[in-house]
Amino acid sequence: MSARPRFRRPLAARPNPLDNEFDLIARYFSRPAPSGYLGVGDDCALLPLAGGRHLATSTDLLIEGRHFFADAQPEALGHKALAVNLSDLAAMGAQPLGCLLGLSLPAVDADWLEQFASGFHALADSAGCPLVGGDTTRSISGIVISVTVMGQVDARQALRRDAAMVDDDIWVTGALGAPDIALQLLNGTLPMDQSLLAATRPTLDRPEPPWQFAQKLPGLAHAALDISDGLLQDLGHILEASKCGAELHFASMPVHPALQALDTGTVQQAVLAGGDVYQLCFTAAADKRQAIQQLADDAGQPISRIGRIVKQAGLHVWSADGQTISLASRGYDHFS
Ligand SMILES: Nc1ncnc2c1ncn2[C@@H]1O[C@H](COP(=O)(O)OP(=O)(O)O)[C@@H](O)[C@H]1O
Ligand SMILES: Cc1ncc(C[n+]2csc(CCOP(=O)(O)OP(=O)(O)O)c2C)c(N)n1
Ligand SMILES: [Mg+2]
Repeated sequence: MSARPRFRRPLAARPNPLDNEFDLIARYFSRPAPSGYLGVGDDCALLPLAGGRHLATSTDLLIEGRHFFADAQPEALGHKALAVNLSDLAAMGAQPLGCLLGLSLPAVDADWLEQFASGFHALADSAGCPLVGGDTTRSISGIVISVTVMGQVDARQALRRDAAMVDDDIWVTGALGAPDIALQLLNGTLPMDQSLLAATRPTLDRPEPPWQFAQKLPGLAHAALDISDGLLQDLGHILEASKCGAELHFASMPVHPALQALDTGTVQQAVLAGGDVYQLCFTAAADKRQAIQQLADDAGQPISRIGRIVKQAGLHVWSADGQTISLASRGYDHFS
């Protein structure tokens, strides 16, 4: 007979059930930050330094079986481990300074390590984000990768989630939907189509966040975040933090060209709620439209204006024929 737990909180005194990842973080890990800091709740925390600058820092885990398949190509995985973190610096408009790598491996495989390190360092070199430390351990099973990035930003111009203003334009960089379709082909939710997989898989395996373009946005844009879980869920964080709503137009969305032959429902779900995108969603005043488009053209960075911030809370998505689009899910959540 198993022993009864010695301490059990009476039912009535238990807090509400934790429905999702964000409730968990809010309840246990979100504390008022010291004066001058930006704490839990944005893409990066901001820590004040002397001279008015701020250190921007963020950390993201990649877990085998959860964030990548066991047979993931190690060079691409090294790239992705840093890319998803550079994406958080980009989402604040911060300039990369350096990074730390925590790595837990079940065994030593020199070929794997060689390729992983080469993918990691290649991106670190091009982004000016050198690896300056970390930790290495043996795992019981599976690979765990934890990367922490540090950057700098002028805190008055940082692209915070709470900085969206009513009547701002809503923009996204790059194209949407392809990583989710690749994932669905690989996990069998969509029937295998090798040419569709070949066209979409690079976006899942080797995300290319717009870290260069993003550093030019402070001063022009207001709020930003990176799309990791899904556009609607992630934009929801801006709306909650900025206490406003949004109207989006599906016809203006940059649907990845490989998705053309798929049915409308599948495309809408992948574009609006598909994760692993690592592109930016940002808001900016309408009078900055031309300057932002010029900046993007100069940088060769595709951007699309997909909607508008409104006063009324809520997120409304219009289809091309004026119907409301509603979806089964708004994005990825580790615990719901
Ligand atoms: N265990 C934790 N302790 C403290 N803060 C956390 C923890 N997990 C997540 N956060 C913070 O909660 C916020 C939301 O997390 P997340 O959605 O993972 O952000 P992101 O998509 O930018 O990685 C971020 O500010 C992040 O730093
Ligand atoms: C094997 C595998 N299964 C599922 C996914 C899809 N997936 C896993 S986590 C995730 C959301 C993003 O990860 P998270 O840890 O929430 O990143 P963050 O929002 O913290 O940046 C997605 C879309 C994947 N990329 N690979
Ligand atoms: Mg995270």
